[in-house]
Amino acid sequence: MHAAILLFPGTNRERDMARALEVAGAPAPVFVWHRETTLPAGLDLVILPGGFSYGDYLRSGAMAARSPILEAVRRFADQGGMVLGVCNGFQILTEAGLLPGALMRNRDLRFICRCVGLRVERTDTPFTTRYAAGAVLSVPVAHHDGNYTADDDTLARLEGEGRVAFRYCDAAGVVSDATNPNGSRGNIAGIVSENRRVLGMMPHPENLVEPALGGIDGRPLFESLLEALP
Ligand SMILES: NC(=O)CC[C@H](N)C(=O)O
Repeated sequence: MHAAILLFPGTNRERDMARALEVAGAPAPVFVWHRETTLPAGLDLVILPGGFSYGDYLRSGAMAARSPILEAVRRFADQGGMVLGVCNGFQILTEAGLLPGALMRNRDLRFICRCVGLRVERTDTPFTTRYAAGAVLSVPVAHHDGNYTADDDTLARLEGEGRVAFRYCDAAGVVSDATNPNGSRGNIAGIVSENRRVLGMMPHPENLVEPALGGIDGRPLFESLLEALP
């Protein structure tokens, strides 16, 4: 697997991502600065990590989405390349139009930093094959703009096409308003693109890949990637 991790001014989870790939047994990724206009040849995965690109000015991810490297990422995705965006990475992907919808301010207008319940909705994406269908995970979130929204048609399409990869739930896997940390429509925590090769999610699987971090619920995501991209 040849992965690149993109860097924007204010990105802060790039090392966590690199460590998660290492723990899963993947080769070391390359880091690519946002002002580059091309991606290295032979890549099969581009990762947009979390952080506070451009200090979240304007809207989270809005300025990063206009970086030169995003044009290259768009071409890469158009050709079937795999892209993973976590937290600020998810925000950048929606702002760039690579995934539908938008991440708005959390319902309670507060920054949330804690573990949340997460239900695996789909195992038929290259990011989730190593999870059991319906598995309930506990994964950290750290965001103030994680409130996923989309218009009714888009939402119906995402649901109808089975593109909701993860939903917020409680420890028993129950999905309800009470188990929704940020107000996301349909408790949506992560979605995939039409071809299922672009995943955006707000929780941080890269921060839960070894027992010293408090658990390993995030590890299967990276193992799934390694299986898809041997
Ligand atoms: N951890 C992150 O990537 C944070 C994302 C974004 N800056 C927010 O607070 O919503």
